[in-house]
Amino acid sequence: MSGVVALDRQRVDAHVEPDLQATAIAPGGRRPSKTIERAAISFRGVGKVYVSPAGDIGALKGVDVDVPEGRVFGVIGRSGAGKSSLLRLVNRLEQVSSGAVVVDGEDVGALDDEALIGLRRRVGMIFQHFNLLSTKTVAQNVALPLRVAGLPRAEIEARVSETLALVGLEDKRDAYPRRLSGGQKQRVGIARALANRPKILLCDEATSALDPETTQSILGLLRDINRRLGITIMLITHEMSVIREICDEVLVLEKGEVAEAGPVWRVFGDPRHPATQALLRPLSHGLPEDVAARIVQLPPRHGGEAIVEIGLNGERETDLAALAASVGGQARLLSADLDRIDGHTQGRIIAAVRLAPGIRLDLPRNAKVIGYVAADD
Ligand SMILES: Nc1ncnc2c1ncn2[C@@H]1O[C@H](COP(=O)(O)OP(=O)(O)OP(=O)(O)O)[C@@H](O)[C@H]1O
Repeated sequence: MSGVVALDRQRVDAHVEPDLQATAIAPGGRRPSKTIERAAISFRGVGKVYVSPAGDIGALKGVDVDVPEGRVFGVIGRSGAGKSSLLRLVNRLEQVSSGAVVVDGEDVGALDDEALIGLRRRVGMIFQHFNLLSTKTVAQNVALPLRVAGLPRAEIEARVSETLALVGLEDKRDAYPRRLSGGQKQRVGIARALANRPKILLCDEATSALDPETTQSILGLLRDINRRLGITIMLITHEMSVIREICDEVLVLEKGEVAEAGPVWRVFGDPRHPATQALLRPLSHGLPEDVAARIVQLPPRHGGEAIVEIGLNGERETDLAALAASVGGQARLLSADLDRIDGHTQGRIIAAVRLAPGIRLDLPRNAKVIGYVAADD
């Protein structure tokens, strides 16, 4: 295992710019956001129209976005938003209808057949349903792209062993896919995608068919591969939790267009587009049930509490003492729904603030009253 890591790190270092090397891997895992970045993939004014007997379908419209080298870049959106279409343009499983997709400086649409084969070796892909050959063993599945590439037998053998060690499946090399769990099948898929030592890994809903625990382990493996080998990962998902778990950057697609894009901590902390807000809603715990059952919109006549929501969007730290002072010190914390992403805290805190005659709430900018609860009736 250490062999493949050392080997591939050398290869990676060869194409990483010197000033990136010092900052490429942050101790906490995610990349620091202030580095000079090169785009591994650029979508430039990309449009995709499917021509079908029922009429033309505009799947992507004017998509302009860069996938920075060495990052984990997530694409999220509702069903039919155009995620798969966008991903499949990168290795030309689909052709652009307008605009251009540039991978590592090359216009993918302009490649001849030979150059396209070369591109596909540099861009690995894994799939929701693994796409393994059931009549081949694990080792034979992983060896397949290497045999197609015409590598010598000894080299194939070495690379199969290396990649199986990397994904933790050395002991399954002679097993057939039907004997493997979903998570193990996806590990084989990852090993096969890495066998050609790609610079980019595309992940098409890689964890959608897996249970939550296996999803965690596959996401952990992908993050590890990104960190240790420096491979750029572009993944599509319809689950914000996947984005939160491993992505550095996120693109939200809505009806084929860019709704918003940026570092995960910023988009999660301050979602501006209704599509992003809707996708994030399941992650928010909402009001505690006992409060939700009693909340009203007008201040109760006989005293009670204001329910205050304090939003943390990662841009500044919240001074708890100042917050308490701004509400007259009579605050109780009710719930918190916070995440620490990329060194930024985002989410919200719900507090109950005692209403007292003559005391005016002087809330900070990131706090608002969302309702009131009467004193015990
Ligand atoms: N081969 C095709 N022929 C015709 N229409 C297609 C084809 N592939 C995708 N589409 C249409 O393009 C639009 C975008 O589809 P796409 O699969 O890219 O979206 P998606 O966000 O990946 O959706 P999902 O999450 O459901 O997989 C949809 O309206 C879809 O029906």
